[in-house]
Order: sequence, then C-alpha cells, then structure tokens
Amino acid sequence: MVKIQVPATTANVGVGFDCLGIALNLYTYFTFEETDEFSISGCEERFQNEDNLVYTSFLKALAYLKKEVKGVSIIIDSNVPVSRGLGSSATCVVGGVLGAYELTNTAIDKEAILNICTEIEGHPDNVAPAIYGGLMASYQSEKSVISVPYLVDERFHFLALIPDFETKTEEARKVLPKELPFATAVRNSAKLSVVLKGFEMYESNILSEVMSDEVHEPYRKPLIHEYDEVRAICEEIESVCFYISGSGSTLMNVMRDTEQVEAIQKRLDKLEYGWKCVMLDVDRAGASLC
Ligand SMILES: Nc1ncnc2c1ncn2[C@@H]1O[C@H](COP(=O)(O)OP(=O)(O)O)[C@@H](O)[C@H]1O
Ligand SMILES: N[C@@H](CCOP(=O)(O)O)C(=O)O
Repeated sequence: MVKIQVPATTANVGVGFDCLGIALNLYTYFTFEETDEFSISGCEERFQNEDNLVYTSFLKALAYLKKEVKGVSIIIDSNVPVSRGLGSSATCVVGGVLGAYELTNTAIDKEAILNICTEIEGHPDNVAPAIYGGLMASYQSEKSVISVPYLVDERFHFLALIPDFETKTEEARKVLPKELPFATAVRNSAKLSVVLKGFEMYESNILSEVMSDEVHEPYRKPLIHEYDEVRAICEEIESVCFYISGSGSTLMNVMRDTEQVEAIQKRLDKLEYGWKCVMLDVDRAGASLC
C-alpha cells in the first residue's frame, strides 16, 4: 500500500497564462493498494467509476511504464475543492501517475512524470508545481515540457477567496480569444518577467503595479459572480495584488498581513454568494509519499 500527498496549485498567477503556477499548503491524499479488482472511494459519487481521473491517469502511467497490476483500490481524501481554480484535476493526475510509479516500485523520474502529467492535463502550469512544489514557470513544446523554479518570499501569503459556485476549466477556456493584438502580447510578456522578480524580492509595489493580466482575465471575469465586489473589499482592506486563481472561480488575494483575514471574511459574508477565505502559504516540497 502507498499513500501520496499532492498539493493544490494556483495557476496562471495573473499574467502567466498556461505557464506559471504555485503549489499551496492544501492537500489531497491518495492511497493505492494492489487488489484483485478495481475500486475507488472517498470522492463524490459522480466520480466513483472507471472514468475517474486518478484511475485513468494511473492506467496511462502504467502503459507508459509497460507495467501491469491485477487490480487497484484507490482511496481519495481531498481538501481541494473541485472546479474552483485550485488545481483539483492536477492533484488527481499527479496522484494517479505517482501512484503507478510507487505501486510498481519504479524509480521516480520527475521529468518523465511531468511530461506524462502535462499530456493528460493539457497544460503544465498546475502539474509542474504540484510535482516540484514552489513557483514553477513552464514551457510546453511539441516534444516535451521545460519547467524551472522561481522563489516566492515567505512573507507573502495567499488568501484564497473560494465561492460556492464552480467554474469548469473546460468551459473557461472556451471564452478565450483565438488571437491577441501584438501590443497586448508584448505588454503581457513584459509584466510576466517583472512579476517573477516581484515575488522573489518581496517587491509589493511592483506586484501591485504589474499584476493586471490582459490575456485571459478580461474574458473570464464575467464568469465569476461578484468579482468586482470581492476585489474592492480586498483592495480596501489589504491587498498586494489580486488575480483569478487558475480558471476560477476562486479569486486570489496576495497579502503581507495575515491579521486582516477576519475583516475581509466579515465583508464577504454580506455578499449574495457564499465566499470562504482560506489563508494559504507556498508548499515548497511538491508531491510526496506520506
Ligand atoms: N476528488 C476528485 N475525485 C475525482 N475526480 C476529481 C476530483 N477532484 C477533481 N476531479 C476531476 O477534476 C475535474 C475538475 O477539474 P477542473 O474543472 O479543471 O477544475 P480544477 O480547477 O479544480 O482543477 C472534475 O470534473 C473531475 O474530473
Ligand atoms: N492555465 C489553465 C489553468 C487552469 O487551472 P485550474 O486550477 O482552474 O484547473 C487555465 O487558465 O485554463
């Protein structure tokens, strides 16, 4: 039997669409045991079948490794809410692939795991930090994925504002434009390069100034009820910068001062939709055995 923990991730980090992601200290736990036949439990009933993403990822990794198991029992224990932009699908993919490696006693090869996971997930920005921890920047070519780490000063905290409604990544990708004006692309890449240094150097002013994405956020904002109200509350109380976590629906407020969380929650409680504040920090280890 093996038990694996995989961190949640906040992808895009505003201006890094499909390339930036940060691992957070919120986890899903996966237990794998070789048995006579397949069984899965611990997740919602709609996912308790052979189409379960953990199981399909597990099978893909076994096929890649050219290994077999008789059957597998998978138990999921997740703290990562589904379809809220905190990388629940990436936890399942990374958990399933790592489960296949561990259950077959295969030596861990993170580069190969990153490539398998990216192929399943379709983009590397969640799976890279879920595997390696920390802030990762990734480039996906036709052949493979290159992921490199960047630092995040530990005085930054990530306040996840999680609403009571879902945004499915598949749907949130459909609203994106097919093309962008040249000047927009140039501005966004300039912001991206500056943002990376801002996280490393604890440069709050720089982050406040450049964290305004023009590639995906303007198109996705209308999918998130009360975006403007939530943002205004955070900016009034305490906010270094604010962005849509992954494809939403969670909104992320980067903070220095953790004492203001209660004040923000109190104001959010007066809104029409349910919003829950969860204070998170960077996970620096990535997926690991428990
Ligand atoms: N605990 C879980 N058990 C089974 N499948 C899950 C679980 N969590 C997430 N998933 C899978 O991931 C999908 C959600 O992925 P997605 O819409 O990309 O949202 P997220 O932003 O949470 O990654 C679900 O529809 C399901 O297929
Ligand atoms: N780059 C992806 C990230 C999706 O992250 P998730 O946490 O919402 O699955 C996108 O923006 O579509």
